[in-house]
Amino acid sequence: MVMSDTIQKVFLSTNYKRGIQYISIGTAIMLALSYACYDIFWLPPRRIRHIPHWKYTNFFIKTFFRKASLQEKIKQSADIRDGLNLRPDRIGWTIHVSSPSGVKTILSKPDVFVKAFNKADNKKTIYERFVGGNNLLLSEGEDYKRLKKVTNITVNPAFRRPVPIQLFGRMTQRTLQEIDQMGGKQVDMTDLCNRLTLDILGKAVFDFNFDATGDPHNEWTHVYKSIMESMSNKLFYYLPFLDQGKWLWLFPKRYQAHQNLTKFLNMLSEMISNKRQTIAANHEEGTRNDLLSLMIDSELNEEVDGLTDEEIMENLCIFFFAGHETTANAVAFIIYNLAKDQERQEQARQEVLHHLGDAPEDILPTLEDAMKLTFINQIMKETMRMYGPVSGISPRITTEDTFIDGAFIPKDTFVSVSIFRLHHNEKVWKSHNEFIPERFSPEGEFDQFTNEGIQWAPFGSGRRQCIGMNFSLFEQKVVLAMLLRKYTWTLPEDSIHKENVVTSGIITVCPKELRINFERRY
Ligand code: HEM
Repeated sequence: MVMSDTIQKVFLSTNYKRGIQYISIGTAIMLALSYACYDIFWLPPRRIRHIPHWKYTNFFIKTFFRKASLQEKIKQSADIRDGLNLRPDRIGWTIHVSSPSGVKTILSKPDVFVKAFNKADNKKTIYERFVGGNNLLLSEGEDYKRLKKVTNITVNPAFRRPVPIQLFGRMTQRTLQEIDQMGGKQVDMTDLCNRLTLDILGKAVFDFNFDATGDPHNEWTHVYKSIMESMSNKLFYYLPFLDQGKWLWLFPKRYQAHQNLTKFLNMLSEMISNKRQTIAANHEEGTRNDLLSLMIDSELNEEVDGLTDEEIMENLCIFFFAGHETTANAVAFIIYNLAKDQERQEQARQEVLHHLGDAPEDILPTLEDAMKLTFINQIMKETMRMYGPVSGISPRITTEDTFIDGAFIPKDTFVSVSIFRLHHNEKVWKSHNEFIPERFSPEGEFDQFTNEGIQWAPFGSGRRQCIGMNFSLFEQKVVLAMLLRKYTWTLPEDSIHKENVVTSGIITVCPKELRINFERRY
């Protein structure tokens, strides 16, 4: 009996010890696994962890749950050291650069910092289906060279000088009529500018009248609007796996947006083949000015390989994506700035009246008129500094080990320029939160900068600079000149933007529902 008790005790204590051992080993494995998960999923890869970085949790909480105003975001940006900041992004951990020297390094070395978007990988989400093709914005290498050659022939006449200034004027006139029809009160200028630039682009890109200004609820405007809205949905932007076939049944609205995109792409495809037929039937060359006709015409040019229908479509899409909301948002932000700064609004008006006269009728500015509007030019530049309609350039990937501002950046790292933070970098811009157009006057603050860095880049810079820059600048000028001649405007008393501008959007940023009160001058 005594003997068996002793054996039992020994046995129990051995089991107990073993149990403790198992628990300890299990706990150690759990801890190691948790740490590995934390290390892999929560922190940036070790090879770039020396760059100041956000924590994944912080990023997601700030992105999805906290509605920071633009001014708060600017404050957050002040925390970022050295102009380099690493954060999780749609394509993975990405270094966002906002120092003039760092920005110059990236934009002046397009062979080291190449476009990172992998077009072949994923053509299932709305974003990739619409803009992920072999297009001018995202392609690289030989593909890009070929596209650039074609667009040098087509875009130059369609989008550079001479820009279709009469078209800008005619379309703006319809917007003025709509403001009048609404009685000028509480006019949603975010929406109106969006519709105006859509109509302009529709005509310039493929000679199509969306009629978004005359009939905002028509089918094509509705379809296009739903695509654009779906592109700025944060959930699907940051978690693209949800935006694909097997998950879509969970999101009926998203499913509908996919259907609308299919409809839009079919319409483009039909338009391309119709245009081909018309061009073949008419034979006359040089009389067509829309981008689509010029792209088809370029096939006759022996110096370039013509584009396939698919390539033409992918590039038409990118012209819409890059050229529509960007200009609309730029104009909306200018209207906001001038509503808040009545003195400069009047100064701008006097400049327009000086060059276009004060007759009580709409005057469509000519190219020569537009070029004389120097103060308005400063207002446009300053507004694009404060509220760049594009928050950053499309991501690049490094093709070799390199350095930005002395920090080591290994090969295969994603890098982008944060245009927004560059333009609010306190080390560069005095009183960066204030609207001071005179910064861009001759010998103003901007003129004093050295060319050791790039301080202002709403359109990017270098080899991949925006191809529609001139088009957009003249479009903005015409719209503003015509608005200034016809109206004075203010923010309504109950405006949500009274203190600070409230914005929305991810890639392109706009003032949210900017309501304006207009007073007619004639
Ligand atoms: C205020 C208006 C606009 C802004 C702020 C803007 C901004 C930009 C920026 C920052 C880039 C460079 C992207 C990068 O480096 O990754 C870019 C490129 C581009 N933009 Fe714009 N853009 C505007 C208007 C337009 C318009 C009106 C069009 C055409 C209709 C257009 C077409 C393009 C294209 C095709 C590219 C790619 C150029 C290339 O890589 O060779 N943009 N734009």
